[in-house]
Amino acid sequence: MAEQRILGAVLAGGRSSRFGSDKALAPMPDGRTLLDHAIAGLTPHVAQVVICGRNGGLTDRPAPDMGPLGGLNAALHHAHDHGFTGVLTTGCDMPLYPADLPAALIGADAAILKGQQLLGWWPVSLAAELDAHLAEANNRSIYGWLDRIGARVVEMPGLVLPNINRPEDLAGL
Ligand SMILES: Nc1nc2c(ncn2[C@@H]2O[C@H](COP(=O)(O)OP(=O)(O)OP(=O)(O)O)[C@@H](O)[C@H]2O)c(=O)[nH]1
Repeated sequence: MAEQRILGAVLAGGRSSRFGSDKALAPMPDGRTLLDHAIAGLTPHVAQVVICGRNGGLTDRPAPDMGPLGGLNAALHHAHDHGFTGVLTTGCDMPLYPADLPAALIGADAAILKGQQLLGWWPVSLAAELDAHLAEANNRSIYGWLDRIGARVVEMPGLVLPNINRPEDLAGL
């Protein structure tokens, strides 16, 4: 496989309706925000990190408020236009990023971590396919996209990752 030039993307839009306020900016026990933690998790593995779906970051494609796939599509097009071979993604509500995950995910085709569909690897060649997918009606679900492209599912037995949806999820960290 050719050497990869990897873009990291934190999917950080959405409504945070269960959290009750913008969860990306919620502080962790160490005082840094969830968004800071997500960025720090990706940084060692990528040449650049972009934030998708919030002010100052990439604007979702083809439009805002289409869910995480709109953010992934923005990242894939940024990667395509700037000479990256693929995108590693995480969510802003994912404060831990397993250090050995990129080696398990990155390959010729798309892959996700079992149970954490936003922890994924997406070759840049998928940009046109995701455009087509999102142009069809009712195609916002990540599961439909994973089915469409036949994404590989990586298992890491014993790994338990926190996913912050509600304020009380922070208390368990
Ligand atoms: N770029 C982008 N990211 C999104 C969008 N919707 C959700 N996300 C991100 O995807 C991850 C999972 O989001 P969810 O928790 O399912 O949705 P949410 O809207 O953030 O929260 P709820 O309103 O509580 O469902 C989080 O990191 C969100 O920031 C979107 O429209 N665009």
